[in-house]
Amino acid sequence: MEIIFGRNKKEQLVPVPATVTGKIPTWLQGTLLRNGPGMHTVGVSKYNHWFDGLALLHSFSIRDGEVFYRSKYLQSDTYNANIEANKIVVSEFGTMAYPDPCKNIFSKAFSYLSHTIPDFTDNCLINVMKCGDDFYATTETNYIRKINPQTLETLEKVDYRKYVAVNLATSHPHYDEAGNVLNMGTSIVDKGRTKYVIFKIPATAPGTKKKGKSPLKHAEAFCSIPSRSLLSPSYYHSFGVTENYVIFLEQPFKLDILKMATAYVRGVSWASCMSFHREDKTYIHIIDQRTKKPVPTKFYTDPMVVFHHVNAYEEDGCVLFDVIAYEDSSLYELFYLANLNQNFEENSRMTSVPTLKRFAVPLHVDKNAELGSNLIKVATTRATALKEKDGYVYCQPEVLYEGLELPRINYAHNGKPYRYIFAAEVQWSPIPTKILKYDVLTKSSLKWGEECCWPAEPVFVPTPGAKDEDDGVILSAIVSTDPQKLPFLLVLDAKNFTELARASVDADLHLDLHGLFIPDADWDAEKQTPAETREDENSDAPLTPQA
Ligand SMILES: CC1=C(/C=C/C(C)=C/C=C/C(C)=C/C=O)C(C)(C)CCC1
Ligand SMILES: [Fe+2]
Repeated sequence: MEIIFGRNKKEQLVPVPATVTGKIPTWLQGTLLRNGPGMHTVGVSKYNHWFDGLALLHSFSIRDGEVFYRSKYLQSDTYNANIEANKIVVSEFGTMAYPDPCKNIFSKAFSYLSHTIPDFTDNCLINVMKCGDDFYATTETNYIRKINPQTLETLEKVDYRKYVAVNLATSHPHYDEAGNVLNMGTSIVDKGRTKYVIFKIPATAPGTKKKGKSPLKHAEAFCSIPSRSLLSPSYYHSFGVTENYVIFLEQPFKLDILKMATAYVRGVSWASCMSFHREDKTYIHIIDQRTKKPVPTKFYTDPMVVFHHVNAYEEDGCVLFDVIAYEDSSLYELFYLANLNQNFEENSRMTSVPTLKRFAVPLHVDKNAELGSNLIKVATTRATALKEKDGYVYCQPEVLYEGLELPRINYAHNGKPYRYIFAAEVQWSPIPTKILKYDVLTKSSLKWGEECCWPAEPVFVPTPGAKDEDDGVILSAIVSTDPQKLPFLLVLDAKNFTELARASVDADLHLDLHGLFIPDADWDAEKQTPAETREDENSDAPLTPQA
């Protein structure tokens, strides 16, 4: 297993042509751009956790039935400092590191509880975010790194704190139809006023239709929710949206700020400052995007840990939302490299299976409803919401499917009624073995799997002019555990899950986390933007992906 998890991956700087078998649909033109950890050893020092690995961007460019693959390490300050020192000198999620004296390129940036929490890492290894015309590699700290999505070059380092008061931000933003970005972050150092902040980044600078200006300058915090506990805000990896609401789960998986403030001197990792409080509840915050205020009812459910929201929508006066839920935070334990590398089968057996659960939250609570009565009248779900005293409502989910992670949907249905979830099937270990299509209406599923194949998160790309929700293809990068078999990009028909094509690449493909598909049409639209309206330093970068 070490071969797949712990081994440093070789970057593929020169685009390499893939061997295509089958037929890639002619309409499928664009680039699948993904991110994930690729290097876990620097010199003689090793990271402890798989989520610590240095970000390795990779892409499959698909044009006229041909595919080219390339990969490049994100040239973050973290990467450069580590490579220069030939050891790990910047702390990550599961590894606390100490810079060489005098060489601390990271400033001590915290104002409160300061001098103790070193500046966070800019090793943006989790996802890729589109922001206006720009693309950023993202993680969960206050830093994002602008990248060139064609060449995979690293551009400027952006500090969210310059624009919104957050020290942590999710790597799973949402996008509306106009391309505006909606994200959430946590402010942990504002004089003890620990809060969760929802913010919007417009796709274009307000007041102009011009593209090319950095939209981040116009980021706007539109709602903040005080943390229930000032010293232990919840950890969250994503959140949900419907057309009018934001769903935020304040779960009992928490960051301990005091522990974080002393972690550096105690020599322990950030991960050790997080803990699951099984005696607590999970609070469900529903924020009205129109009034920019939370719905006052106190919704809660049993303790759980959610990393990924799948989708959410409104129906008959309720917000319905689907999440992948765990009983506890043991998933993060499994990804310690020590667990992944020795006795893999034994150590990585999941104690809590990722389960697709549907929650229903009533938007208006009838004052006259009896205590203990179920406020959900929606016929399509067995989820309940029981009225309790003092304005509390206890939500119990409907369990839909067990053993899936890395969920994706047809994004045109984000925040709206939908039917299909594309995900990785995970059975006894956190390693995906199959790709799954789950139909929330019929509760049936289709699967794709092959011996020695570990699929990445499946990305849905719609057929141009598609009518049906599943009219399109699924793209997934497949890592091969068989040394005789090359890794490949798999193209499935999203309707029936049959293989349309595979593009095998003679390259060192890594297991990644998340990414997006950039249709060529997007580049073309950008190409038509007059050059003088583009202000960025990379405005002269070639716009046609060079395969
Ligand atoms: C560095 C750092 C963090 C990093 C967290 C990471 C990198 C989480 C990755 C999560 C993934 C990949 C989840 C998948 O489901 C924290 C804890 C936010 C806060 C302190 C500094
Ligand atoms: Fe994620």
